[in-house]
Amino acid sequence: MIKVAPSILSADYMNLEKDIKLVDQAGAEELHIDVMDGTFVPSISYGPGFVKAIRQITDMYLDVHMMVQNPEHLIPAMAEAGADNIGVHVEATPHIHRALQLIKNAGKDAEVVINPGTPVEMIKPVLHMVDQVLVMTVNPGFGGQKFLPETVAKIAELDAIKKANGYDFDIEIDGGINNETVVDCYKAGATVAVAGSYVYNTEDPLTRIQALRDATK
Ligand SMILES: O=C(CO)[C@H](O)[C@H](O)COP(=O)(O)O
Ligand SMILES: [Fe+2]
Repeated sequence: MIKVAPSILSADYMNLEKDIKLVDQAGAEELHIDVMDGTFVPSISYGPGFVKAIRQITDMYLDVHMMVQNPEHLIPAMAEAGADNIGVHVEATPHIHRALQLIKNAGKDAEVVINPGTPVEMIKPVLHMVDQVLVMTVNPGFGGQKFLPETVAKIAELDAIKKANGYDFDIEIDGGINNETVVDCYKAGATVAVAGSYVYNTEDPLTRIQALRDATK
């Protein structure tokens, strides 16, 4: 069964505490927070102050996805704000190894993220040092996009490397995930599913979280 990480990008910001508690009570394993800087991706969302405010109202595992160019400068503030996992894109910095080191040195779980157009080859040199790998299943920047099926082969490739080397990182998927698209990703080796619009753009987030689990039993 896959672990579920609802993305608050699609939550109701005027009732955010309620929307977070809802998915917590539904047993969601992680809370996914999309940080966008307006440079690496066109959108601007939120920063460390927002993560700090969320930290104060929940004990959920905070999975911070940084869509930020040169994320190194933000890592200390994000760690201080109370993130549990910090994800950095390999495309966003020439210093991915250093960025991951910074995250580990701050005592947090380190995650490397790859875009749909980036080969797994790019992250091979850092796979020994990560707790989680995020395979983007849409191009980052917006919620509610259509799942890209060509990304599934990369999940399988990553899973094969993981098994061959005895690594135990989680493989997370993000973008266009619903009870149908999650199935092939899970079979290919995904262990954590981010879901934004599928979970929050409905009257019944709990049923949607359960549907992701039922689809991957
Ligand atoms: O990183 C993201 C966008 O860049 C979001 O986490 C993702 O898009 C979630 O939204 P949805 O499930 O609606 O596709
Ligand atoms: Fe995300």
